[in-house]
Amino acid sequence: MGTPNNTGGGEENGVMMKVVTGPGGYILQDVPHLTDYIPDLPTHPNPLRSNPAYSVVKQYFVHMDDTVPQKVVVHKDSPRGIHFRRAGPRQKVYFKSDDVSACIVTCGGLCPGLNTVIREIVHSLDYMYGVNKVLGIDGGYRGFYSKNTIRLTPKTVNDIHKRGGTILGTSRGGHDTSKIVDSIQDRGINQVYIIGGDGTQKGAAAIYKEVRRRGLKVAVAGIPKTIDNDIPVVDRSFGFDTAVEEAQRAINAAHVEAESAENGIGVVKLMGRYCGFIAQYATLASRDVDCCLIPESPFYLEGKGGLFEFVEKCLKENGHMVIVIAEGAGQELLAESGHANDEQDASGNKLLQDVGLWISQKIKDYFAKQRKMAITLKYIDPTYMIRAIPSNASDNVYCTLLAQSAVHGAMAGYTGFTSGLVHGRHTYIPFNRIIETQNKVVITDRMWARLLSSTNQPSFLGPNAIVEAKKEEPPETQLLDDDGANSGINIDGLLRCLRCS
Ligand SMILES: Nc1ncnc2c1ncn2[C@@H]1O[C@H](COP(=O)(O)OP(=O)(O)O)[C@@H](O)[C@H]1O
Ligand SMILES: O=P(O)(O)OC[C@H]1O[C@](O)(COP(=O)(O)O)[C@@H](O)[C@@H]1O
Ligand SMILES: [Mg+2]
Repeated sequence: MGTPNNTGGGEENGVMMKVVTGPGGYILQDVPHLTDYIPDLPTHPNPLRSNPAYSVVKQYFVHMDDTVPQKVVVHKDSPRGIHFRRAGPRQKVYFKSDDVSACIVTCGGLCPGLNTVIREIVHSLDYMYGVNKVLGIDGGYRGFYSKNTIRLTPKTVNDIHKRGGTILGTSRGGHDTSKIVDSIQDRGINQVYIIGGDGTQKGAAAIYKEVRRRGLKVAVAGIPKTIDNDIPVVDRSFGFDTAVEEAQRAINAAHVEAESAENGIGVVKLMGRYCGFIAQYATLASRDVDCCLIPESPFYLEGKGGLFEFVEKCLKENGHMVIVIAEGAGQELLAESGHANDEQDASGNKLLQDVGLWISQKIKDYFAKQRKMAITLKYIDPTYMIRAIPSNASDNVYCTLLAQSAVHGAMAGYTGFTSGLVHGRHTYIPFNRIIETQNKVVITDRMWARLLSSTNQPSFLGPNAIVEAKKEEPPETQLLDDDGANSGINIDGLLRCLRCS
């Protein structure tokens, strides 16, 4: 790599951006370091250097120039683009083991794997870095200033990964930045590990900013949690895989019920407040689903190309069907039919109407009143069952590595970062990239087209949207921007391409 130029960076989302550029359009969106605002901090050799398990590993320490590209599909003339700092242990650390006082907090909704992350942070700090002062914050952000802490040792957390939930407790709302940082200061904490979703990471960014404003030597590290998978940049958030797997049980039940009845319909509602990833992946995994409805893809009920027409077609052809619907889907239809809800939870998240119940009733009414046709519809809502469970094997590995990365990063003096997987590589991502947007299913992306091909459901784009979409030919290749927002909307075109290839 040529010598990069440190271009400093500006403020984004109220958090400092640290950008380094290099030849060929190379951009490193770097994470802050304690030395950015506390110069001349002493360094110490990484204790792993004398750890028999690691000292034999070739190139165990991450080279300071190692970075990971955000985009891996490129053209020969593409600029090298955005990169993130590679996660892992560094030769030098900025904390002496005895001086570290760490804390861990879990916030937001439950998610499989929370206990695995907690366990691994405690184990990594102790076994790799000889740190034994680790506090658990009780009950989410508000626990910083309203509750007692819990002493965490490798022994007390040894088998917690076998349990669902979080041994620390969690909550929504109650983020008071200044009180939280007061508590961090009063308790002499210098490493803060914050496990949570998009809301939590916004809270973590605010804590980092205040810590920095006060000039404290405190590393703030985030670990991305949410079964909804709505955190941007990272390949996936932990717990998602387990939730998709557990959702299969509900879909199987819906399929068995539907198949065993004449004109049987199984409706399964899955979590996904703002995005339909769980519904999408559960559908792709199951192959028993005939129709998947998500918040990102508007649909309509009546008339040509609508949901009722498709349900009738499925019943005629197969005698049964299964519908998977994400909880955030069709909210505009509910609002139109007078079921609007403007309420929010303590964190400011939308509280939703039960779209599963609503759509089940609509389907029943349609067949009874308009088609005079007998159907048997079973509605299954597994709700919390897909998240209140321990993580599966793949999420356990993922949680373990995310936690280890976070510990290596904090010990190396990095701060204001979320540890995350980017194209299968562990990285440190600056908070501002994590909190700038929410991850959504891109319905003009290949993945959604693959789902439509697999279920054979209509795209539910209304006549006007189809006219608009048809104006644009599909791009010659399906290379999309990261958010897919600039791609030509042409679901039919995408489907044609996929079916031909
Ligand atoms: N914009 C924000 N600034 C500071 N804290 C926030 C913000 N949004 C959410 N939080 C806090 O983060 C925590 C978790 O947020 P929530 O949205 O409930 O879950 P998740 O982090 O899983 O998305 C809550 O305690 C909430 O107060
Ligand atoms: O009833 P609760 O605990 O507020 O949780 C419900 C919501 O939590 C989620 O699982 C996501 O929560 P997070 O954003 O905290 O990960 C949504 O899918 C669901 O709507
Ligand atoms: Mg969230």
